[in-house]
Amino acid sequence: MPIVRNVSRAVSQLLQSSACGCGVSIVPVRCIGISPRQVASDASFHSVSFSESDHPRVLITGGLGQLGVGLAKLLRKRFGKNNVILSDIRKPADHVFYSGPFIYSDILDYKNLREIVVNNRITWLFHYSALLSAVGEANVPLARAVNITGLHNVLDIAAEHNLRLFVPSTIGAFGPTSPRDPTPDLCIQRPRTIYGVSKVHAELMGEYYHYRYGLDFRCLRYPGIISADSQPGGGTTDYAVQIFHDAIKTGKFECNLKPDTRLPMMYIDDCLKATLEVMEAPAEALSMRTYNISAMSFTPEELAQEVQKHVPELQVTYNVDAVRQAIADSWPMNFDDSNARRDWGWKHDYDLPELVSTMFSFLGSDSRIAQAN
Ligand SMILES: NC(=O)c1ccc[n+]([C@@H]2O[C@H](COP(=O)([O-])OP(=O)(O)OC[C@H]3O[C@@H](n4cnc5c(N)ncnc54)[C@H](O)[C@@H]3O)[C@@H](O)[C@H]2O)c1
Ligand SMILES: C[C@@H](O)[C@H](N)C(=O)O
Repeated sequence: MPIVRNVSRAVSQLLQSSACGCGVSIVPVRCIGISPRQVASDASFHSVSFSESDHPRVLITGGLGQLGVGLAKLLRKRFGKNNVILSDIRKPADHVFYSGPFIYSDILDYKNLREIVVNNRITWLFHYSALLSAVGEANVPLARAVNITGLHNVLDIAAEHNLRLFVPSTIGAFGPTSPRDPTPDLCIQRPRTIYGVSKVHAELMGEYYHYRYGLDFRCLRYPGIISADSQPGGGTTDYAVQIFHDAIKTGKFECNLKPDTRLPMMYIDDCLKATLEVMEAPAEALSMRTYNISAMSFTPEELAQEVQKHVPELQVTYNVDAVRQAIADSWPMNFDDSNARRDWGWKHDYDLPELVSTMFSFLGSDSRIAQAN
C-alpha cells in the first residue's frame, strides 16, 4: 500500500507545517498516486526528471505578449535555441517564427497542452498567458477563463509531469486594504480586479500544489514592466511605455493616470533576469514560493521629467481614465522585496535614469520630434 502510506505522510506533513510558508522549510512530497486530475489510463507519463547537468526543455505559454519573446531570447542564449519553445494562440511575426521553435497552444485546451509537454519532453514551463488588468475589466468572463481555468490546466499538467513551473504574479495582486508603502510579501490581499483576484488565486494554488503534491512552483510578483521592442498588452502601467513612443513620434503625450500616481516599475531586462534567477535558485534557498521583486517606483510626473531630459520639447497633458486610475490607486506605491534579495540574491540593475536612457538608445532618439513641430 505505498500510495496510502505516501498520502498519509503527505497529509501529516501538511498538517504539521505552517500555512504561510514563511521561513518554514517543508520537504515536498511527490506523490503521483494522488495526482490532482484523473488522467486516462493510457496516458503517458513521460516525465523527465531534470538533472542539474542537463539543459531544461522549456515551454512558454502566452509567449507573444510583451514579455515572452524577450524571455525566449534570454533562455535560448542559455539553454540552446531548440530547447525553448514559444507558444501562443496568435500568429507570430516572421522574425519571431524564424528565431526558434514556435507552436500553437491554447491553454484552455488541456489535452493539447499535455500533448505538447509530453511530445517535447518539457521540464520547465513558464506560464505567461493572461489578460492584464485593464483588458480583464473589459472582459471579465474571458479573463476568468484564461487566468483561472488556464492556470488549473497548467498546474495539473505540471504536477503530473514533474515540471518546474513559473507563474508570474503582479503588484495587482494587492488591493486597497493592503499596506501600500511599502507592500511586504505577506499581508492582506483583497484586489478589486478580476486580474488581481486571478493572480492571488494562482499564488495560493501554486503554493498549495507545492505543499500537497510537491510541485516545484515558483512565482514572482512583477511591477509594471517597461520595454522598448514589445508592446504592453492592456494594463494599468502601459502609460510608462507609451510615453517613450509618443515622445519620439509626436512630442506630445496624453497620460491616462494622474500626475502623482506612484507605482512600482521595472525595466524588462531586470524582470527577465529575476525570472531566470529564481528558476535556477536551489530549492533550499527559497524560504517562500512567491516573492515581490522591485527596482524603482515613480509617478507620471517624475517619469515625464526624466524623459524631458532627452526630449525637452515633450508636452505632457493628463486625461484620466477612471477605470485605470481606480486600479492604480488600489495598488502598491512601493514594493518591499527584501526576502528575494536575502534568499536568492536578487539585485536590480536599472533605476529611473538608466531605464530612460536605455529606452531612448533602443528606440533611436535621433528620430525624435523634429517633425512634430
Ligand atoms: N507586462 C507587465 O507589466 C506585467 C506585470 C506583472 C505581471 N505580468 C504577467 O506576466 C505575464 C506576461 O505578461 P505580458 O505583459 O507579456 O502579457 P501580454 O498581455 O502582453 O501577453 C499575454 C499573451 O497571452 C496570450 N493568450 C491570451 N489568451 C490565451 C490562451 N487562451 N491561450 C494561450 N495564450 C493566450 C495572448 O495572445 C498574449 O500574447 C502575464 O501573466 C502577466 O500577468 C506582466
Ligand atoms: C502591473 C501589471 O500586472 C500589468 N502591467 C498591468 O498593469 O496590468
